[in-house]
Amino acid sequence: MLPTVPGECAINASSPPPAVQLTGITKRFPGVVANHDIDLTVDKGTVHAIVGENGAGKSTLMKTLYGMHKPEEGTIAIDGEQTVLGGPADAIARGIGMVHQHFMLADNLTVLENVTLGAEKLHGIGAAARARIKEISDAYGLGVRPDAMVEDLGVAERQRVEILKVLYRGARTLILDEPTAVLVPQEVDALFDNLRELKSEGLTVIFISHKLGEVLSVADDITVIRRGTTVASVKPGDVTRKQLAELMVGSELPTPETRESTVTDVPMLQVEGLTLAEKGDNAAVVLSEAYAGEGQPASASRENVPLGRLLLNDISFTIHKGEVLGIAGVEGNGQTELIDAIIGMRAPDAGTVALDGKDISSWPVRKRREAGLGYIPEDRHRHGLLLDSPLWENRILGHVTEKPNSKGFRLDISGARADTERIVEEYDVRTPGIDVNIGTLSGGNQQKLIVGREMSHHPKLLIAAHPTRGVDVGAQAQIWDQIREARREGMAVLLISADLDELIGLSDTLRVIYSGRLVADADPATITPEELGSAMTGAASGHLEATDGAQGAGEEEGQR
Ligand SMILES: Nc1ncnc2c1ncn2[C@@H]1O[C@H](COP(=O)(O)OP(=O)(O)OP(=O)(O)O)[C@@H](O)[C@H]1O
Repeated sequence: MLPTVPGECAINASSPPPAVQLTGITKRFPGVVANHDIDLTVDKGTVHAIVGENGAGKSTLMKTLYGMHKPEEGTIAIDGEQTVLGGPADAIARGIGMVHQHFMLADNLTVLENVTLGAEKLHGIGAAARARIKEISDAYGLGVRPDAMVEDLGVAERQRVEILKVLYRGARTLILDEPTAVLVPQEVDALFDNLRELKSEGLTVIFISHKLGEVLSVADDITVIRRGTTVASVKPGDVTRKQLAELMVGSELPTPETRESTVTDVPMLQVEGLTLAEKGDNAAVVLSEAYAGEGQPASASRENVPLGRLLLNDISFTIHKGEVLGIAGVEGNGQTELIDAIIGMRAPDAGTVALDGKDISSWPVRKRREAGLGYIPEDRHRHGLLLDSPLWENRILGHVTEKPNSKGFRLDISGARADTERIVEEYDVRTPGIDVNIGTLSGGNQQKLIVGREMSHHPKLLIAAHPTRGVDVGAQAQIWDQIREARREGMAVLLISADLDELIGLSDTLRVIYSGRLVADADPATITPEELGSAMTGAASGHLEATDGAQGAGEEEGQR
């Protein structure tokens, strides 16, 4: 039984009680007051956006509502009843569901198995469960297929499974943490249709987002949190995007600089014929078949590769000094493999990589890094950070042998610490200090440290994968400025991003990757996010030129 104190909420008898009412919530962590006296009222049947800078306290507040944190002060009322949540199970029992930013589905299970896992008591795992899944899917237009394997699903469909999973458990209020961060514009529109559908059925959605344009288009109400406290509750019709951004940061934002070309004709990165086949028991067969005939990777196509598939198919491009080359693509179309091959984490089956005129194809990762390769990884938790280590140790990560982290053959701890302080200051990393574990920082602040670290080494080539994912608008503008500044000084950048505004805004040259191939070139000065989004899903677009030899590639099925 959940402890409740009925009647303690001020409720107007004629209108339904709010779906959620948080009053005076305070939550402290060592050295940080993450939430300070926060009030939040979310009306039933509405879409409510929570916005705020990195580290403002948004996730902490949502985790409190989901029972993951116990607030030191304040009260929680759900559907008009005050309650104390002992954990997520209590929240679920009260009709609160949360879809986390990092999906939590088991790849090797079907949708039905994923949805019923841990909820077998509701409708079993057979026909009744399948019927219920279908019923929910149809009711909200989710288009979820119960028998599909999760590993075969694209990002957007996985997200719909996560939403369905939460609804299956009886959620009437859904919390979505940055739901659009990984979606292309068309998928965002589809998600918003789903949210409107939920709303029309009387459900409530609370979502955290840094994408203010989207917030303004879909939310009924917006709550702005700054430095741990609520600073404004606004209606989308009453504010512009700029005003909303300024409410978040508490000051005026700089106007973005106009496009200016710094591209030289000096090649910095030259990638030639990179080809990589999916590895597995049949890899040898795959490769021998793929290269049969002319012996050129370019001759390989999915038609003559019966087993496995080419994750990278004859990729060639050059990035010049002072150039940002953006690669657009739906996640899972070869971007990760391309980065891995350039940085040296995965050996390609064919092709070469040259940096500043030197063939580095056979070099290990460390040598490539020392030669001037900077890397902002797509999965910061797996590749970019040691979450249980302090900030200053994370400053050293990947750059052990370089200044200011080393002196001769020895680690220079005071040099690394001093430089960490500098990065914290320069990149506005919100932290109680450089000795706290980086895992305790908010996601955006972790990202700022990575960007600061990589930029400090003045890379010749920066591989930037989603460099501002999870970063607020103010910090995003700052990171873009830093990248532009370094580019002006000759840095080359390989930019991979799911944020199409970022790709279009930062890139000098844009190419589209699909099914492991570069299939189209786009002009960032004229292309729209919608056109780019279509090209990424394999559809042709008038503003795109097919990359030589890539015609027809768009007809293949996307890999995702
Ligand atoms: N488990 C924790 N231990 C210590 N400090 C924490 C913990 N979780 C959050 N914090 C701190 O609380 C503050 C608020 O973090 P929170 O993750 O809620 O911010 P956020 O608004 O969601 O940021 P972002 O937009 O970057 O995700 C930050 O200063 C963060 O470092």
